[in-house]
Amino acid sequence: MTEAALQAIGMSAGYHGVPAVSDIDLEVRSGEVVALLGANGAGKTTSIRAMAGQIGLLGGSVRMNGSDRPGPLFKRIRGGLGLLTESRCVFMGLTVRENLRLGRGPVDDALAHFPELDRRMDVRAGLLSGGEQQMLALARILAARPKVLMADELSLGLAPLIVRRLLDALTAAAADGAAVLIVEQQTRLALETAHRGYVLRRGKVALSGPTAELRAQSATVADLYL
Ligand SMILES: Nc1ncnc2c1ncn2[C@@H]1O[C@H](COP(=O)(O)OP(=O)(O)OP(=O)(O)O)[C@@H](O)[C@H]1O
Repeated sequence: MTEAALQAIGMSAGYHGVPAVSDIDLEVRSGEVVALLGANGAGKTTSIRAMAGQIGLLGGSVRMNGSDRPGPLFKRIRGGLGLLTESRCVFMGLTVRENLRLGRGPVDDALAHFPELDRRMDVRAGLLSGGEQQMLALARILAARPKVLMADELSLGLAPLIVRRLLDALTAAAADGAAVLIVEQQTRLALETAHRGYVLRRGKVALSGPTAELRAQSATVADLYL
């Protein structure tokens, strides 16, 4: 079995010294899409932020791309992390073209992922629809060919067709070798898209496994949201 590209080992993290998540063991291998599930406040965003190096750990460790000490966020990005946070990661005052030029990958590669952006190149990102903004953010990240990609709530407020398009792009990135971790409020969609899943409850992993198994235990998964 291949080594995990992203691994949390006994990870605890939180705010002002108080853990919001604790003892998290989680891994994502290259080629996999893994879903992080759980109710509001269960600790999904905190886990992503800790694994990305946005907040420090209170315990345990995170390994990324073979490194035990992956360093702060900017270093992880340099080392092959793509991070799509809850807030749309685009420069609203810049055009689509300018946004793409600021990315770490070629503009043409970004457009190959989302050709629909081509006719919007001279439009300021702030004037795009929410779906187009999210495509822009993801196109820029995918063009850099990240080895590890984390996406937090990428579907928030978007139309189902756009969400499908974005998730398909993540699936394609995994098929291309990326290790993909998604936080997704729409459990059904997440379980359809991902290969494996982890369900958090009150800051701990309450259940994990292949999504086929989690789908078969949908009542248990639903209980963990209570
Ligand atoms: N900046 C912060 N300062 C203090 N506490 C925080 C902060 N951000 C989150 N928390 C707390 O940490 C816990 C986990 O929150 P987190 O945002 O990680 O959950 P989540 O599963 O991502 O929820 P949601 O689906 O609502 O985004 C919650 O109790 C939350 O109130």
